[in-house]
Amino acid sequence: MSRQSTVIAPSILSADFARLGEEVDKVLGAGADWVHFDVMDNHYVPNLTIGPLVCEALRKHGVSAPIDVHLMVEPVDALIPMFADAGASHVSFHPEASRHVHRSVQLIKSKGCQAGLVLNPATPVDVLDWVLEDLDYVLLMSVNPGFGGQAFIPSTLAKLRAVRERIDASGRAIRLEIDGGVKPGNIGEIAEAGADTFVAGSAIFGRPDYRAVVESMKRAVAAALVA
Ligand SMILES: O=C(CO)[C@@H](O)[C@H](O)COP(=O)(O)O
Repeated sequence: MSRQSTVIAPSILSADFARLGEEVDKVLGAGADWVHFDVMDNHYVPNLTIGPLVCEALRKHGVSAPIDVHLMVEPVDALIPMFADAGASHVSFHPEASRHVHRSVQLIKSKGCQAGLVLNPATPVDVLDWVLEDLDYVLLMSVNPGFGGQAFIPSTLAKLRAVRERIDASGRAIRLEIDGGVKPGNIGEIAEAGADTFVAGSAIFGRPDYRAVVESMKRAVAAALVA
């Protein structure tokens, strides 16, 4: 199975929440592919963010791009149908936050969403054993979850290579997403290590020219893949 197409998924955690609809329109208009939607519960992670009402509001505002919901909540199952009904296209969760990981994956799929499993920096890749084949994507955290603007943890590159090998061996079209500290200056080596789907918050939102950043990220990925 060949590598999946490149996806840039800006994390709205770094957007101006007072103008969220405009911010999302602007970043999608600048060439971003998905909207990355970080849900934090002040329990699984120390921060507290947004819920299904905001996802629904973005759909009502007219957002038609994929909305990639990253659940940093514990427990997860009750929120899965709520986000699916609110318009999420993708839903991912952390294995530590679900008592029955396989059941949570099936719940996401039964609601018509793509299912992802998220690995924290210290979560071993073996957690993918027996569930990888059921997943649509794996999301590797390259920072500890909870906050935007942190530095990329370098050991994630080796972990990306390990997960890439497993995905390739599975022969399935599973995306490999990376989240945390992704910038135009490091996205090339991250792509080379195996990621195809790139979440970036502080590198995009708050910058004067979203298009310039998104394009420079896409160019750096393309250059890394031909090198
Ligand atoms: O899930 C998270 C943090 O928990 C991320 O999505 C961050 O929001 C990414 O932000 P940057 O590191 O790109 O600023």
